[in-house]
Formats: sequence, structure tokens, C-alpha cells
Amino acid sequence: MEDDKYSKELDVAVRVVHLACSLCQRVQEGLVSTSSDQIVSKDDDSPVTVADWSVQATVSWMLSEFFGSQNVSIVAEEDVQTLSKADSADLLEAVVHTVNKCLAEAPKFGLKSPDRSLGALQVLEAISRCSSSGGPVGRHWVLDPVDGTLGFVRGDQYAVALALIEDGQVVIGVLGCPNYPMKKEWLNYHHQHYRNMSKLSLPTPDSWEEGCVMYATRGSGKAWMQPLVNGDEKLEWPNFARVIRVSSIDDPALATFCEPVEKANSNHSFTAGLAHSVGVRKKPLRVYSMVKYAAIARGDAEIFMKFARSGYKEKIWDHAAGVLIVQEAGGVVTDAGGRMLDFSKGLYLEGLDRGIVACSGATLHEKIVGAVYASWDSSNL
Ligand SMILES: Nc1ncnc2c1ncn2[C@@H]1O[C@H](COP(=O)(O)OS(=O)(=O)O)[C@@H](OP(=O)(O)O)[C@H]1O
Ligand SMILES: [Mg+2]
Ligand SMILES: [Mg+2]
Ligand SMILES: [Mg+2]
Repeated sequence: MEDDKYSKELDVAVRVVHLACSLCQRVQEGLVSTSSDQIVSKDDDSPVTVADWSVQATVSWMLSEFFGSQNVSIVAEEDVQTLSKADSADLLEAVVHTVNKCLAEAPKFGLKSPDRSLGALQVLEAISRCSSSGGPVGRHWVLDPVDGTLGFVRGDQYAVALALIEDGQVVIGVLGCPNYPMKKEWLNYHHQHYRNMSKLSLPTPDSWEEGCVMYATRGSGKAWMQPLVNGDEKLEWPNFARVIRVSSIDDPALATFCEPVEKANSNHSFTAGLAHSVGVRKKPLRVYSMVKYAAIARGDAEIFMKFARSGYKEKIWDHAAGVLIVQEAGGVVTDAGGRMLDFSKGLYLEGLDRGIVACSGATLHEKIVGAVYASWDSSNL
């Protein structure tokens, strides 16, 4: 692959994810400190917030500015149904306000703000422009504006995930993890409670979080990480980036395995059985969102497994960016049958065999996939 083939796309995507992280940090602070009407339940009872819509509008607007609204195809999670309802006027106003505040900060990230503030119709249009359904041909941006919205509203881990798919393959992955902690043990959601309490008394509130944006280009064999551009600091763009690499641990007894927080999203007892059967001894690290992929990519955990209930179809925006970053950082990601994930079939990872297994290396990966074969029949997934 030519090294520079995606350099403009990567540069824009990284800047835009930084901008989106800054938006999310501001909204999350507001949500956690005041009980808010800015969280809404979707039809499947999952939450969506002002941040999800605002990030989607902002990213969509920026990509359209750079690549032309006629040329750019974006597959993203949110739609405008709820926001367009007559009784959602306050919500829409909050989104428009949040988007404009965010876009006004664009120069800090080397991006251009719009000449004048966007109106409600422009914001709705930007959100609904992301209604592409991807597929095997051409370029498609894939966005999860807030992944792990449940973690986000609980003041915990979440991610902003942007990927570019070309002819069915993920070629760029960018993952913003604004609450990535200083110590990997603090990834566990139980720490959140203490984190919130301690924040009140700590002299330097930022000391809990590292916050980062990770990225990779397909075939480069490298994944990178940048610190977040913090509001108070005078960090000039271009931002400093360092190479990240998966852990070298291949002994299951020393490995850390992470999985979704919610039992409804992954079968905890099945993964506990798998972990036990390959000799994993540590308790699972339960983390919201694609921060799990981030933890594997930067060597803070060795195994990530997700086994959703049968009938659930995994969406491409929940995995594209994270999978590429783990692979380029040296890890292995497949379905539970050992096959590569297929991002070419539209919105869903069609044909996914049972679940997803991401590991820091081939040795652990083979053991886990082998254990799935051995224990599947006796499970009742
Ligand atoms: N029933 C069910 N089964 C499996 N997966 C589901 C299910 N419902 C939702 N989702 C998707 O899971 C995304 C969050 O995954 P996580 O790994 O972060 O799970 S958890 O929040 O830690 O429990 C979450 O992403 P966001 O909506 O962006 O938060 C969903 O796309
Ligand atoms: Mg998601
Ligand atoms: Mg989401
Ligand atoms: Mg969601």
C-alpha cells in the first residue's frame, strides 16, 4: 500500500476526533453534575444524548467540508427521528448550541470553523446525511459518535470512533478515549464511584485521566497514540504522537481479559468458562465501549471477548476503528470461528460466527478460539 494514500483522510479524521472528544468532555461534565433531560431512550431502550447527535453533526459537517457533501458517504449510528419531533424543540436547541460551540473551537485543532453559526436545519441535515449503508464498493466513513453511551451517562468510559472503509476493508481507524485512565486497573467500572468522589477532593482533577486519541492506517504495521489537546494548555497542533504496541504476555495465567459491562451485551458466564478453561486467572476487566480495543492495542489487556445473545447483529461502527488499531498494533481479531470480521456487507457484521475474540497475539488467540470449539455445545447461548 502506498504510504501516503490516506494521509489527508487520516489527518482530518484525527483532528475531527480530537474536536469531538472535547465536545464530549464538556457534555459529560454537565450530565454528571446535574440531573438532565439531555438523555433520551431509543426504541430499543438504549440511551442517546445531546453528545451523540452533536458529535455526529460535527463530524458530518467537517467531512463534508473537506471531501464535499456530494462525495462523502457516512455510515453512522444516530438519526434525526427523535430530534425532529415537535416536542423535542429544547433538545434540538441544545444540540445546535453544542455543535456551534464545538465548531467555534475548530481552529484549536487546525480545522476551520464555519463562517457563521449553523442553524437547526443545517444541523439536522448534517446528522441525516450520515445515512449511507456502506457496502463492498467505494469509500465509506463509519462513525460511532459516542460508543458506550451508557458508560458516558454514568460518568465512565466511552469512545468516539471513526473509521474509513474502502472496497469493504477498514483502511483508517481513529479512536478517541477521553477518560482513558492513568492506571489500567482504573478501567474497571467499579472504580468510577471512587473516581467521582475523589475528583471532588483531589487538587489536580486531571490526575485520574490520561485521555487519548489512537489511530492506525491499514498495512502500516503501526498504531499511534496522542494525548488529548486539553482546553487550558497551550498545546500547539501538530500534536505529539507515540507508537503503541500490544502486550507481549502470552501466558494465560498472566493475561488480563476484558469484556462489556452489561450482561445483556455479552454472556459473562460463557466467557468466564472460556477464560477458566484456557487458564486465565485474573478477574475480568469490565469496561464500557471500544476502550476495550484501545486497552488491547496499548498493551493494558491481552484478551477481549464479546458474545452477544443469539440473533443480535453486531454493527460495523461498534468495531471498525478498534479492530484496525488492534491489528496494526500487532494483535489478532476474528470471530469465534477464527475468521476475519467482514466489513463489506453494509451496516452489520454479517456472517459473524458467534462472537468476537481480540487478543494481543496468536498464541492466546488460538487458545481462546480452541476453547470456544470445545465448550460451545455444552453452552446454551
Ligand atoms: N443487546 C445487545 N447485545 C450486544 N450489543 C449491544 C446490544 N445492544 C446494544 N449493543 C451495542 O453495544 C455497544 C456497547 O458495547 P459495549 O461493549 O461497550 O457494552 S457495555 O456497554 O460495556 O455493556 C453499544 O454501542 P453504543 O450504542 O454506541 O453505546 C451498542 O451498539
Ligand atoms: Mg457503539
Ligand atoms: Mg454510539
Ligand atoms: Mg447507541
